[in-house]
Amino acid sequence: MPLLQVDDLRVSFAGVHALQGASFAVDPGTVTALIGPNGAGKTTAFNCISRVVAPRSGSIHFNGTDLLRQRPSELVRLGIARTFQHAALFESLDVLDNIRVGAEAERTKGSASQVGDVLDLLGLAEHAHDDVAGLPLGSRKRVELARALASRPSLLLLDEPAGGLTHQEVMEIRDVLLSIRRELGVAILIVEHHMAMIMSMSDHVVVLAGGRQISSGTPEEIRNDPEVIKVYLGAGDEQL
Ligand SMILES: Nc1ncnc2c1ncn2[C@@H]1O[C@H](COP(=O)(O)OP(=O)(O)OP(=O)(O)O)[C@@H](O)[C@H]1O
Repeated sequence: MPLLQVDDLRVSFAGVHALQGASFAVDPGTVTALIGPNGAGKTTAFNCISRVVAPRSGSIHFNGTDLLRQRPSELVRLGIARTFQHAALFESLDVLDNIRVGAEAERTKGSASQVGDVLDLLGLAEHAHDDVAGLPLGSRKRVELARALASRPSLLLLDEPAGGLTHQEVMEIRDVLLSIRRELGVAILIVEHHMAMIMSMSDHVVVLAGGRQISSGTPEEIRNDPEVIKVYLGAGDEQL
């Protein structure tokens, strides 16, 4: 059984058909990417899963649980954590306390060892007592990731984690994500424009364009799909 199963998701905003029938699954411990040109519906699909947006129709199941019947506040308890496009950290707290917030917000409350594990995994141990306010963007993103992981999720939702980073930093974050997947067995659903990152880290890629799902498959299949190539060339977006 897939960890996450999304079926025929449809969303409209005041007449704009933001999503018209997205269907995909995420298996445990795998990396799935949602890609597509601007306005494709990626964020809308992501926001449905994190229960920020209510779809007009369709279903989302996580571990057999009907997510659309859950409150957003239940997601962490179920095993879903997310990061945001613009890392939202507690600026007056240090790195360690920012991560502890993630651990305490949920089911594994109080376990110091998992916070330590996550600090090590993300290379943040030596910065544990630094204030987050002064950290560079790449480190802030790691703190945000660590906070999400401190709740020991089985699914991690990432909203444009490469945004604003240099190519070098993007590849570092990719390697961090792959080590997280390997060490913690967490599944990742990622919305991202950085094609080199996506193509080199994903097991499965879902392509949306204009609210429609136009393709899905392995990076290799996506790269060779004429429909996908047409959409990307037409949009003048980054090359596949
Ligand atoms: N709250 C909203 N109200 C009205 N229209 C919206 C809203 N959110 C999204 N839309 C519209 O829905 C469509 C899909 O938007 P969405 O943000 O999901 O695309 P995206 O693929 O994430 O794009 P981007 O890569 O630019 O972030 C767009 O036409 C957008 O203008």
